[in-house]
Amino acid sequence: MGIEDILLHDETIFQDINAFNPDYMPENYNFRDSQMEGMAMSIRPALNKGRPVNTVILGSCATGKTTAIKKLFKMVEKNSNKIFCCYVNCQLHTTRFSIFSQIHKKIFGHAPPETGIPVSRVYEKIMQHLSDEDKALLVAFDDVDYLFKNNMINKIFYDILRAYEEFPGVRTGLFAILSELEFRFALDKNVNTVFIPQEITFPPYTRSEILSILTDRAKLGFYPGVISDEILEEITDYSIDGGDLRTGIDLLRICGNIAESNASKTIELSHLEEAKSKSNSLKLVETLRSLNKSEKDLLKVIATKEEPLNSGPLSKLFMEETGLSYATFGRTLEKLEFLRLIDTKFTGKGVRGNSRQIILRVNSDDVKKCLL
Ligand SMILES: Nc1ncnc2c1ncn2[C@@H]1O[C@H](COP(=O)(O)OP(=O)(O)OP(=O)(O)O)[C@@H](O)[C@H]1O
Repeated sequence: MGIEDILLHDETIFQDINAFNPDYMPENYNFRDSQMEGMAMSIRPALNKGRPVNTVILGSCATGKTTAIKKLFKMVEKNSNKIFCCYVNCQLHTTRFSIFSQIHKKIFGHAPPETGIPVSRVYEKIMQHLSDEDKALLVAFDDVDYLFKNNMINKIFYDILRAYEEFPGVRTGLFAILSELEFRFALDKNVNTVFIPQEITFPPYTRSEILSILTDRAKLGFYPGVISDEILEEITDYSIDGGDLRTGIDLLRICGNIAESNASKTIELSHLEEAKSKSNSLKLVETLRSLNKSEKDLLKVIATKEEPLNSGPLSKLFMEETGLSYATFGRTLEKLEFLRLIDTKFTGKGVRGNSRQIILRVNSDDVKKCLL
């Protein structure tokens, strides 16, 4: 296709391309009734002069936690004016000021001025308003582990949950959303006794649930006949083996774009193969971007060697290059393995047979392109 064709060609296989956006709110939201009921039970007391029940929402990536909260908050807002429900993405808002700004915006319809106002004034204004209007406040902290740094979380939870001490009668509660089990224990360590939550778990979706969700999404996003059952099954398997539901939804979009750029009215297996490698390199770039300096340094050393190294020589190279300790090397290696960037294989050699061979799991050229 020439540039004019691309711009003027109005035939498309997408019925609604937004259906594949990360923030798309699916009308049809199945398999989470019991979790939604549990969350509704936590909110209920606040609709009736009580406090919301503090709750931890736990489930691995793309199990529908954010969608559930957002849907529920919308329902509450539609049906009651007795409670403010504020959703905070902790990847974006990590300071007290920015978090209370979000709450201010929810309550008053606009954020407070960025400068000149101390956070204590914003806080007082919020709590006074709740007290005057006799309304409850529920704040959902998504990816709350981002507040673990500097013990920010304890301060913020305390501010919110102990507001009634300074503003008698104020009713507040928290939802803390976590996507890794190990964070559940860190949460207990980071937050003292002001926060004793009940817990709601979002288990991973089964294969048939993923297939059903992807089929629904494809029906919304593509015109009828664009994607076959066979390709949907393939995408489902790929989502389970190499990622999660989000990977599957991304693949639908990428496949669609590839089919369209090939002027094809249907998605073919060859488009799916191309989409898989595109999606892999996109994911790899994202993972590499999230690494810290020592993790990047170690991966660079691994990627620039022609043959896989054993852990002994590798640790020497790493320590020479970075000046860091052996303990840091061990921890960094573990993190790279956890991220599935490398495999480590015991060789049976070395001191007590502990030597391991370190094997890169991803394409070394991609790593070099991104890190060198
Ligand atoms: N039951 C469902 N029905 C339809 N779509 C769903 C369902 N569950 C999740 N999704 C879709 O999967 C994607 C990921 O969902 P969501 O962001 O809610 O997961 P999450 O558990 O909050 O993920 P993370 O922990 O990674 O933030 C979204 O595009 C969402 O629309």
